[in-house]
Amino acid sequence: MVMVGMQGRGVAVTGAQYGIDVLIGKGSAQEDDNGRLHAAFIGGEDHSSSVLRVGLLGCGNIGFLIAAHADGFEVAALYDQAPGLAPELAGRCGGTAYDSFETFVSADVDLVVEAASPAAVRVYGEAVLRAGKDLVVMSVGALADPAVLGRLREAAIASGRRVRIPSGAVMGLDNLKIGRIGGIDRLVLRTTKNPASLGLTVAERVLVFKGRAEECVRAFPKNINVSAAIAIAAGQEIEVELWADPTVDRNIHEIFAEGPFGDACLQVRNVPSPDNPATSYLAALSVLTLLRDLSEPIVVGT
Ligand SMILES: NC(=O)C1=CN([C@@H]2O[C@H](COP(=O)(O)OP(=O)(O)OC[C@H]3O[C@@H](n4cnc5c(N)ncnc54)[C@H](OP(=O)(O)O)[C@@H]3O)[C@@H](O)[C@H]2O)C=CC1
Ligand SMILES: O=C([O-])CC(=O)C(=O)O
Repeated sequence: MVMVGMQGRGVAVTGAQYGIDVLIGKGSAQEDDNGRLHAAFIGGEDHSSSVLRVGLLGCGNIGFLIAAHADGFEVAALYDQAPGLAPELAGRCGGTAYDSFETFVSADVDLVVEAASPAAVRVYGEAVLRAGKDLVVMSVGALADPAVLGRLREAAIASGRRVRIPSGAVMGLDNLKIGRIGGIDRLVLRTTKNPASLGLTVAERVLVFKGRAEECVRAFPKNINVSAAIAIAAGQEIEVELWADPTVDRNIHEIFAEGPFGDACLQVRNVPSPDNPATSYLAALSVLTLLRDLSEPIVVGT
């Protein structure tokens, strides 16, 4: 990874598992040559008691970027099933690493960001809410299962907390919520990824799945969270097509919507995260935006 502006006071090291070049301390560099945020840590000072305290459940690609760009919030607790990851990241961002979910969920945080896996949402989601913390879900695919969504809804109501789903890899997800008011007659997601991201080898563009979001998520749990996010946003079932195309180097999501509002055709051509090509870099930016917005006096978007 290329870094620019390394004139900061920090020391460049390479993240053990994720190959992230990390500038420890208050580095001035925040963007690489492509204009992307890199994992130069910018937080670590002047945390008043009113600052939102965040727990990170999952310290991989997205977790690293959240911790590295904690501005307007503080990463106070970290947990990951991969040994060593949470302590490594905690050492850089100043939070406390926990070696079990049970101790992590008891930590003094306002909100937990799940950036781990659909399984983590299924197994830990309710416990986070019942421990009195809000829950931000990245692995939205887990919520394609109505039983899981229902359990989280009940836990959120019972504990007076909220589950937040970032727009993630879909630009414009928020306005699809109009589907819950006026209805959307036709809602289609067509996703195209490089076969390597899908764990496939194909010689030419091929349709690998067509059907309902829940089934697509079950077949490709690391790749199509967006389908569940769209279905939940719009409050209705959607048609999903997943294509593998060896000629693309972007994660492409096309959304076609028609309804009483008119019609829309949206295409996002997302740059893959350098440390996890299946995950679009936009998804990490999206959850960072959500976290920063929580303490903003004026919030844009529906
Ligand atoms: N909503 C959206 O639009 C998008 C959502 N995503 C989703 O966000 C999530 C995070 O993505 P990303 O950071 O790129 O993924 P990474 O694989 O880079 O990091 C996830 C980390 O969480 C750990 N983990 C997985 N399951 C558990 C668990 N049950 N308990 C504790 N730790 C766990 C993983 O460990 P290990 O390596 O051992 O599994 C890994 O270290 C993924 O589920 C991804 O599919 C991604 C893109 C878009
Ligand atoms: O990041 C993306 O482009 C989409 C993705 O992986 C997902 O929906 O899980």
